[in-house]
Amino acid sequence: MASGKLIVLTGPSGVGKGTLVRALLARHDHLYLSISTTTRSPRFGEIDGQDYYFVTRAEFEKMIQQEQLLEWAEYAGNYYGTPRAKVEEKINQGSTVILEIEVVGANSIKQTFPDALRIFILPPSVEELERRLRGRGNDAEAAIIRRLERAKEELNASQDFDKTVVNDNLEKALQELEIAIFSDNIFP
Ligand SMILES: Nc1nc2c(ncn2[C@@H]2O[C@H](COP(=O)(O)OP(=O)(O)O)[C@@H](O)[C@H]2O)c(=O)[nH]1
Ligand SMILES: Nc1ncnc2c1ncn2[C@@H]1O[C@H](COP(=O)(O)OP(=O)(O)O)[C@@H](O)[C@H]1O
Repeated sequence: MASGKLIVLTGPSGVGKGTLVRALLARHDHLYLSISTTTRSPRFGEIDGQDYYFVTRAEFEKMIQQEQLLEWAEYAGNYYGTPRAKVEEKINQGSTVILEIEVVGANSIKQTFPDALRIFILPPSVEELERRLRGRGNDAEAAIIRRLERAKEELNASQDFDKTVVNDNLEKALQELEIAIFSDNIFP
């Protein structure tokens, strides 16, 4: 069987990556979303093994040492990483695998998976990004400020990616993503 594709979606926190990914998965049930490992505490309603694998810093550092992570990064005081085995298994089975990860990790995928399609999601403006982060109501003020500071650096990296998509109108952004992901396939 032909090997599958790896799609990396990145962009600043609050830009709408999670919203876009959920919509893509709802429309295309053969897409596989990788579940990341993190040392962040679960938010209200988040489920271990479904939203993330929640681990301690010691457990995460052991995973790094044992090369169990395809990529990893530190973000706003916590570790986040992509478990390698499941992604490789799905790619070998011919699946299209999606990673929804921050910018440093997304950049490092270029070395480990040169064929990956790396897409950067941009906000219509920094002001709108801040409105979305605050409107989501998930994070404490200090966490929002850390995310916004990081966002300003991340936005400068957007030109290093294969494609950029502005998430202004959600439906339009979704269509652009679908074209990028499925352009060399029969549209499923
Ligand atoms: N490098 C890397 N980043 C990740 C991974 N999983 C999630 N992230 C990113 O870590 C950042 C923080 O995630 P999270 O705390 O869930 O906040 P949210 O994405 O803003 O809701 C986001 O930019 C995620 O895309 C991963 O496995 N690797
Ligand atoms: N195109 C859009 N227009 C307006 N609000 C949006 C749009 N896309 C996402 N949002 C909202 O922005 C907030 C952040 O989205 P989320 O998917 O959690 O971002 P991320 O996963 O990148 O951190 C959420 O409240 C979401 O409903």
